[in-house]
Amino acid sequence: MFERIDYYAGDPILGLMDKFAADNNPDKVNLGVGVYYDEDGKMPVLECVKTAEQRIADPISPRPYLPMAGLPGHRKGCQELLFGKDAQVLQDGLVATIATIGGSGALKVGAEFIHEWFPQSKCYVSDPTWGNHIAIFEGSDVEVGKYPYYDTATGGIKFDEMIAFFETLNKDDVLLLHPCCHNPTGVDLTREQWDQVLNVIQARELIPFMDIAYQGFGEDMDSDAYAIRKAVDMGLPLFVSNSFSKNLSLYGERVGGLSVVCPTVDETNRVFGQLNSMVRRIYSSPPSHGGRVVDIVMNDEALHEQWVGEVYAMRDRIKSMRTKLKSVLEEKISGRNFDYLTAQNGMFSFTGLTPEQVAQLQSKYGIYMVSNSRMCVAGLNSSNIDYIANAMVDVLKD
Ligand SMILES: Cc1[nH+]cc(COP(=O)(O)O)c(/C=N/[C@@H](CC(=O)O)C(=O)O)c1O
Repeated sequence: MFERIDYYAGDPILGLMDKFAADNNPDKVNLGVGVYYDEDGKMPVLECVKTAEQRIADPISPRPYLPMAGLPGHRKGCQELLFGKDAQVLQDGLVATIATIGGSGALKVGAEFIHEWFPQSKCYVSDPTWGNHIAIFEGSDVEVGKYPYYDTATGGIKFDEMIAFFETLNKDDVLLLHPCCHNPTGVDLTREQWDQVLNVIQARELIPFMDIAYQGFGEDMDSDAYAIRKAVDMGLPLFVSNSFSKNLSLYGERVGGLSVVCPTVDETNRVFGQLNSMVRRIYSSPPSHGGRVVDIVMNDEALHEQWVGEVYAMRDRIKSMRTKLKSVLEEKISGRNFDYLTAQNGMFSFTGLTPEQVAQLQSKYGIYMVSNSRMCVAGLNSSNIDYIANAMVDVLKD
């Protein structure tokens, strides 16, 4: 009956977690999946989340179905984080926002929406991008292409090639963009470059779909949303998927959002209705526990302020690990450039190691990176950084 079903090859990122768990090397380090670990190598429970959890736990309350779009406070929290608390576009009622099952759920509902209402549109992703971008859109029968992005020769961006490529695209083609903290490269566009990209999008009437999963880990909450807010200022139609997995350290609670910025209130209502309809037929409604944590943290002024401080502390620790690894490697290998470590932004660094070198790190040292050479810098700490640097020196010397 099921003998014709293909075997699943496994996910290049999540599959590392199982391998890592099974590895008996006492010195093993997980630099694979994009999660934040603290200085003690532990995944934190944020203080603001602990307070929210206590409020949810006492008094304990029933768990009814949520609305298809999720809790209003969760949706409001997404909108104010992405567009700014007093954004005119919010006051004008021009943003359709639903709470989703993580950023992945937002991307899935967005891909379904594009497939159903823009059937001629292709979706173009950066080369390289987060692998699941391609899988999610292709899984919704949206044809996926790639736009030039990362320049392996310079460690920068093939910006002119990228713009020239955008200029060949058709009206309503979708561009899947990383507003900050590019995954997997960590290489971000400057504000001037974003302005040029958005001008081309406007001129070619393309659809920007911005996936922001690391807001706060780049510069700050507002700067990281520059591209989003500039698109709104330009009056562009815009899709934004956001994730609270990393910046609330709520990975397993599956909390995110999908927002669609529309030209008129009538169009916003139409889009919001269809998003609800899509949720109903995919997973019916989002989980309540994570949604309640988001609602409490995002809408309690004191907790929100505490949260921002906790995200910036995570950001700063990652930045300090970038600086430290760079200096340790520069000491050990003269003449090799490690500037990329501090030039890149957010949780990831594209180390440029070959797949063979990545495999050697794993087999010889129990150090897990993604095979495309992405390293999750958040896995570094003062007690493992020398071990990792020495291992990198070893595999780089061949
Ligand atoms: C760019 C991006 N977008 C969306 C997501 C999904 O987030 P979530 O809210 O958990 O559904 C992730 C997760 N990335 C990390 C984990 C994963 O691969 O699922 C990663 O790149 O390691 C992203 O890196």
